[in-house]
Amino acid sequence: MELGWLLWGAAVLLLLHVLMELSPAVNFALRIGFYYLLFFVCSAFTVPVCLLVNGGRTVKNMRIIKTVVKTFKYFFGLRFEVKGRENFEVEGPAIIVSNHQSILDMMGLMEVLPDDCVQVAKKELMYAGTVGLIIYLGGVIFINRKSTSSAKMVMAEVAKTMATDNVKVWVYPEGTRNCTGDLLPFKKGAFHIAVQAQVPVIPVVYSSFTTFYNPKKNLFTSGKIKVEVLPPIETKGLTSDDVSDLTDRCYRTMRETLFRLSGRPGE
Ligand SMILES: CCCCCCCCCCCCCCCC(=O)SCCNC(=O)CCNC(=O)[C@H](O)C(C)(C)COP(=O)(O)OP(=O)(O)OC[C@H]1O[C@@H](n2cnc3c(N)ncnc32)[C@H](O)[C@@H]1OP(=O)(O)O
Ligand SMILES: CCCCCCCC/C=C\CCCCCCCC(=O)OC[C@@H](O)COP(=O)(O)O
Repeated sequence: MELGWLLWGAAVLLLLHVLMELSPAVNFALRIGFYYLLFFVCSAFTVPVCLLVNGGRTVKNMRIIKTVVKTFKYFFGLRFEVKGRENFEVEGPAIIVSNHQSILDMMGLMEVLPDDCVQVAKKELMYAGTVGLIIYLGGVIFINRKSTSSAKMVMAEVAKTMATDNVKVWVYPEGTRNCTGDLLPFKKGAFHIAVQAQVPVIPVVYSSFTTFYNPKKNLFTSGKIKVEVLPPIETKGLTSDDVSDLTDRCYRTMRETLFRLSGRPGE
């Protein structure tokens, strides 16, 4: 009986392997499906650990979440080469801004995430089952992107509390995923918070995924991602009138870095 099951298992694995070799679409779907499954299952196991260790919703849970997610890269043959970690060592809070290419960014995020740092996320993620629950427990700040006024109110609250709570805040200023190898124009929320709280902005840039990941072409292979944490940009003395300039400055620096890290000639 056991031998029968074993043979069936081997046959299914062989079939999947052949299908993956033959069809890029199957290969892509299975790899991405496995990625989702990892998040879903690992979240279910991590929720009770966070509750037992830290008792509820707190940024301290991010240390536990980070430890788990940092192992995922080995399943997909991804390598991260990180430069400039020392730039996170500013005294007190800061706003961290980075480019956002795909859901694979969650691995890159956890690879460099400093302690006591929460992320801003779209509120829809709160309802993603066990993943939503673990994100909630990690202290993530949820915003409604469809309502500028409510998102602005949440962001203003963040600007007020980040100094008292001494937390860093990680924002994806493109506001959505973008896997084109370039940057979308930046939204201004992150830069408003930085100016309101008078804290530095630390840009983080991940090289383009396009050589190993492209959902439109069913491409998802192993690969290396270069990450650079850039020097903090001070905002002391800036006012709301300077937010546009600050946004442009960050955008230009990050775009140049993205092209350099991705081996793409600048424009
Ligand atoms: C064990 C297993 C674990 C598994 C689990 C692991 C994962 C654990 C980590 C989870 C991590 C999740 C990561 C998710 C990642 C996303 O969900 S990305 C999507 C959500 N994030 C964002 O959207 C952030 C970026 N967006 C912004 O900052 C946007 O500015 C806002 C606040 C949403 C507003 O949106 P908007 O209205 O479309 O944007 P915008 O054109 O910037 O603003 C309109 C006007 O309001 C002004 N304005 C904007 N913000 C402000 C403000 N705060 N104050 C005053 N004025 C403002 C602007 O200046 C602008 O006015 P003008 O200058 O044009 O006159
Ligand atoms: C009972 C409900 C069950 C729902 C099950 C859903 C299972 C979800 C399982 C795994 C999700 C893994 C991904 C983890 C977090 C991904 C964060 C992310 O990258 O969000 C995208 C967001 O930045 C921008 O969104 P858009 O590009 O604007 O769109």
